[in-house]
Amino acid sequence: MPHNIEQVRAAIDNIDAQLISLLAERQSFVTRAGEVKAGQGIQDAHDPERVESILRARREQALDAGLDPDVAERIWKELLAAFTDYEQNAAR
Ligand SMILES: C=C(O[C@@H]1C=C(C(=O)O)C=C[C@H]1O)C(=O)O
Repeated sequence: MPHNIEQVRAAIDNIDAQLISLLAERQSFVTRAGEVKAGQGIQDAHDPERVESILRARREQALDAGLDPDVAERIWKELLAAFTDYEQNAAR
């Protein structure tokens, strides 16, 4: 484990860089979801049932991984709201 704050922050910055790459990849699939929905004549990007199912699953996955499930739920609520808005604006 790192001993000083600079080392701790460098570790956090490194993890954030990995998260950014993964979120960029996730965004490309969100864009594709919007295209597929538009192709099926679905105008509304928001899918509340899918959102609820993701939130339940991420809480379980967080517990298994040692991540506080309340932290995970807050992050994913915001993430899903942001990506749903992104999908709505990008694909239509
Ligand atoms: C990507 C989708 O569209 C929206 C965005 C979601 C996401 O970012 O995971 C989930 C549900 C939808 O509100 C989808 O329906 O799968």
